[in-house]
Amino acid sequence: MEEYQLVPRIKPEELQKRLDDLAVRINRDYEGTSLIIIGVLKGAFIFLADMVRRLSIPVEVDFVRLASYGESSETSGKVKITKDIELSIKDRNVLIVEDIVDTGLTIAWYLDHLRQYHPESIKVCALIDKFERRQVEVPIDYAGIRLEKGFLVGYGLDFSEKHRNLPGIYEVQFQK
Ligand SMILES: O=P(O)(O)OC[C@H]1O[C@H](OP(=O)(O)OP(=O)(O)O)[C@H](O)[C@@H]1O
Ligand code: HPA
Ligand SMILES: [Mg+2]
Repeated sequence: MEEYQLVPRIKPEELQKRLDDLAVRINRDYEGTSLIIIGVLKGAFIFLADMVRRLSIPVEVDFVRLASYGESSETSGKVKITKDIELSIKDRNVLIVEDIVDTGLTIAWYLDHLRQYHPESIKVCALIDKFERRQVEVPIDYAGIRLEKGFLVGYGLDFSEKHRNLPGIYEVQFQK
């Protein structure tokens, strides 16, 4: 087993402030309409739960499970749906909620996949926009925090399924 340490990067209070700001923008942009929120499991479960409680517009919540990292800190490059959404998104405004956009491969693939169902609009909300490893250009309409690099865990994010339950964000530092 690889040895590593966790270095604090973003405190829980800071995360909550960023969520407040995102929610103000989302409530304003979708005023007078309704929204289907699709949370991307597993990583987005905490962010989504904290976000939807700040929204005053009518929302319906659904989940998709997309996986490409498995036990690694490098993407496999292949995205798989292992649990699909159950609501119809035809002619609806859709907001995809992600914990992190890193290479961009997951969200690019899923945006492309959803277009075949003819939603009225699709936007992306990501807690963390981490750009150093970006491989494809993707629109992130609502980004909580922009970071250059580092493999991050906590607040839903995992390394090999661990540390999702930490209330803040930490960086995994591998021992050399
Ligand atoms: O921009 P990318 O490089 O594609 O990486 C981002 C994706 O990777 C993580 O999912 P993961 O496959 O680890 O599944 P998980 O949410 O269950 O941890 C994360 O939750 C995003 O969905
Ligand atoms: N942490 C956890 N999961 C991830 C990351 C990360 O930095 N990037 C892509 N998936
Ligand atoms: Mg993961």
